Amino acid sequence: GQGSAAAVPEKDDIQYLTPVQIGTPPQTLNLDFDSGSSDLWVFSSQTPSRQVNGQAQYDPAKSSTSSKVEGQTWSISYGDGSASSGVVYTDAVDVAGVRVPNQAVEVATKVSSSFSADENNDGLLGLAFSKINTVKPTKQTTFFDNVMKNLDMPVWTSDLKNDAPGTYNFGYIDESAYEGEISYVPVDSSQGFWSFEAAGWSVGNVSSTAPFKGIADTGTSLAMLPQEVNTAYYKQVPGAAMSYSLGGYVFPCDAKIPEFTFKVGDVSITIPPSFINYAVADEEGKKCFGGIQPDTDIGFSIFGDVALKAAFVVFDAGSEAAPRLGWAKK
Ligand SMILES: O=C(CCCl)NNC1=[NH+]CCN1
Repeated sequence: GQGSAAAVPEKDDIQYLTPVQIGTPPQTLNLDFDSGSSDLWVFSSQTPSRQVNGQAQYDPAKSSTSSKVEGQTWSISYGDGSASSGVVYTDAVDVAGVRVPNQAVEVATKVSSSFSADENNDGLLGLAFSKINTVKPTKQTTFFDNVMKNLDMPVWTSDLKNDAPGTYNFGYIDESAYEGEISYVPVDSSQGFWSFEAAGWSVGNVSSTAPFKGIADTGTSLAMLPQEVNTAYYKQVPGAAMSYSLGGYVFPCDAKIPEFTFKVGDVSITIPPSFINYAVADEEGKKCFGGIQPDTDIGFSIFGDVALKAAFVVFDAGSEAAPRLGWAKK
């Protein structure tokens, strides 16, 4: 089988939401498909009402196909400091016609303030590797791991867009969604992420051919890149500076900013200036926040949405012996 689902951006493309049907009769929730984590969790009838602020809530009691997985709990925290926790059910989960009859649906009994504040986000659907699923004592498997055997190809793809709906496809590669060749690189899934080596970068007339490690992460908004990339990039932006109060590199909103190119295998992906002028950062509306920020405290780079929306990306977990990532221009 195969399926195609919309990836609808929230304000400033901070994240992308995709409708998912859970249970019988189907309850539709809009979830953040996150290749940087491996739990499918949802706002629910068991989420304290003071933590619910407009989100859709999954109610297992209203689903004839739900069943509680006794004695199992989960607790997750993300790179941005957000967190959630709760208990576990299984139920039918359908994404664009691709169906898992008994998917672990992690029901939130607690969510952190940034989740409560985001009324459009009803939960996350993890698409990293199942080894970092947080359910204890019995780790659960991701939606992609569960559907892979039924897919025409063991792949899913991302085609995110700037301030416009994009697409997540399951089980096939849409040849009309990209240009030129797809460059495949090996994935090291030992940390549970879609981790790969980029082959270098360039900004203006400054470039490097030194490889650097990063993860493809649809759940992170920005491109968190090596400090030397940030130094070289913002040196080419008049008035740019690191603002500890605003939380990163900012620059005058009317500054002319360069594009940024990174290489994966023999394909060069160029992030246009419009993606890097990420959002207004201050009250006066004069300083804008950069879409490229340092990865200094993480230990690897994160190719989040700012980078992913410049490319067509194939998350391939099974065509070859090892998982691999394919990157193409579009
Ligand atoms: O947590 C991370 C970073 C992994 Cl190194 N990405 N996924 C995510 N989901 C919500 C916020 N961020």
